[in-house]
Amino acid sequence: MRGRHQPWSRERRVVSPTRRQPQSPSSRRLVAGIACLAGLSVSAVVWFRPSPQGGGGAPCPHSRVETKRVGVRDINGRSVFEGVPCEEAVVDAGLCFRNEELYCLPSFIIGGAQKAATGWLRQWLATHPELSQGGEHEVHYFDKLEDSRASDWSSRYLPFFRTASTRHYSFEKTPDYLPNATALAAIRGLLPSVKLVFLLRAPAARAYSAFQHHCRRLRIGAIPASRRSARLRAATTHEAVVFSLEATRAQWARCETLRPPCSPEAFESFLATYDNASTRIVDWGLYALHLANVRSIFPDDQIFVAIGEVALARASAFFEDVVAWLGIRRFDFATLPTYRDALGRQQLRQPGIFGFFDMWYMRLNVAMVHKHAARPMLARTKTRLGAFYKPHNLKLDALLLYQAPAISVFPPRSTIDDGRKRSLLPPSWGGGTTPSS
Ligand SMILES: Nc1ncnc2c1ncn2[C@@H]1O[C@H](COP(=O)(O)OS(=O)(=O)O)[C@@H](OP(=O)(O)O)[C@H]1O
Repeated sequence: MRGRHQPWSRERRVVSPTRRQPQSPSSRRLVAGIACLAGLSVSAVVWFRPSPQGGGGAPCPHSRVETKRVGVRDINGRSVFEGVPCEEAVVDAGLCFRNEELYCLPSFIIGGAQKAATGWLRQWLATHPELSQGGEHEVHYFDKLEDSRASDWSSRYLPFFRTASTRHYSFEKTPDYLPNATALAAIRGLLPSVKLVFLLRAPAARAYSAFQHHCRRLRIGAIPASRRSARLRAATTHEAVVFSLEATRAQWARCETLRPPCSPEAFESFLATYDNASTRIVDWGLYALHLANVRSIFPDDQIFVAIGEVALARASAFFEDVVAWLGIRRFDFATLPTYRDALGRQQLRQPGIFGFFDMWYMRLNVAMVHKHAARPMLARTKTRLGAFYKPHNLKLDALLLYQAPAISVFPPRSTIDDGRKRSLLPPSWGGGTTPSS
C-alpha cells in the first residue's frame, strides 16, 4: 500500500431515477440544508473516532464511507472500499479495501493458546479454498500495542491481509492474544464482530512446551550458585533457572544461557525459582481466567474453544465443526495429502516436493526432530503442575459445559454426555470431571 492517510476515493452509488426532487429553489435549498446537517451529525457520530492522542492523522472524509458490521457469514454482501482507509475510520471484521491490491480485514482470529498446536490449525485452515491467511505465521499486531487503541491499523495491520478476491475470508493467528486483556480490547475496538478461535492443550504439557520454545530462542539461563542473590538462594535449592523475558536485568547478567533442548531438570528448577503465577510459562495455562477475560470483552457467540488433544485425534470432525461455525463452505480436509513426522504428528505434505526431494525432506525432518527433541517432563514435575492446574481446569470444564452455552466447543457437549462423569477434558489433562451443576 502506498501512503497513509489518503482520502477515500468516491464510492460508486446508484441513484434511483424514480427519486422525487423538490420543486421550488427555496424548498430545494431547505431540504438540502436539512440533509446536510443530518448527514454531518450522523457522520460525526458514526464514522469518527476521537483522534488518538498525539497521532496527527488526517481527518476521515466522512460522507463516502459506508461501513457495515460483517462477520464471516455475510459471504456475498461485503462492501469493498476504494483507496487507503484513514486511521480513524470505523471498520469491522471482514471489510475490504481496494487500492491497486485488495485487502480484507480478518473475519476470524486464532488467538491461542500458545504451544497448543495453533500452527497445525492455521496450516490446515489455510488450505480451505475460501480462506486466506494473513501474515506468514503469526501477526503479533494487537499484543504489541502500547494501549488498547489500534490507531495505526491501516498502515501496520491491514497490509498483512492482501487477498485475491472478496470470496476469500482473511484470518490470522497470534496465540499471545488469549492472555492479553489489552490486546483483546484492541481487537474488539477495531473488529467488533470478529470471531475468535482458541485451541487449548493440557496446561502442564503446554508449559513444558513453552519452556522448550523459549529455551530454543536462548531465553532460558541458569544462575550458578556462586552468583545467586540471597532471595534466589532462599527460593530454590536447585540451580536457579530464569527466563530472560521475566528475569531482572541484574539476574540475567549473572546467567549462563542454557543450550537447547533444556533438560527436564532445568524445567523443575525453573518452576522452583518462580512462583507459578509470576511466570507466563505457567500462567498462560490458566485458561478459565483468560476466557473470563475474553468473555468480558466479546460476546459468547463469537467464541469457539477446542480441546486440542481431542481436536488432533478427531481432526475431520473438528474441522467440520469449525467451518460450520464460521459459516463457510464445507471442505473435506481428510483429502489433504499428509504424512506422519518423526514424532508421529500428522503434518501436511509440502506442495511441490516429490520423489528424491520428498525422501530427502523426510530424512531431514527426522534428523531435525531428533536433534531438537527434549526429554519428557519428569513425572514429579507433571504431578506438581497437575495439582496446581487442577482447580483451574475444573473451572474451565464447568465454564464450557454449563456456564457459557453460547460458546461453541469441541468436542461438542452432546457427544460427551454419558450421564455421570461429564467432562470435556481428556484424561491427559489430569482429571477434570465436573459436578453436573
Ligand atoms: N499434528 C500435530 N500433532 C500433534 N502435536 C502437534 C501437531 N502439530 C503441532 N503439534 C504440537 O504443538 C506444539 C506447537 O504448538 P503451536 O503451533 O501452537 O506453537 S506456537 O505457539 O505457534 O509456537 C508443539 O508441541 P511440543 O512438541 O510439545 O513443543 C507441537 O509438537
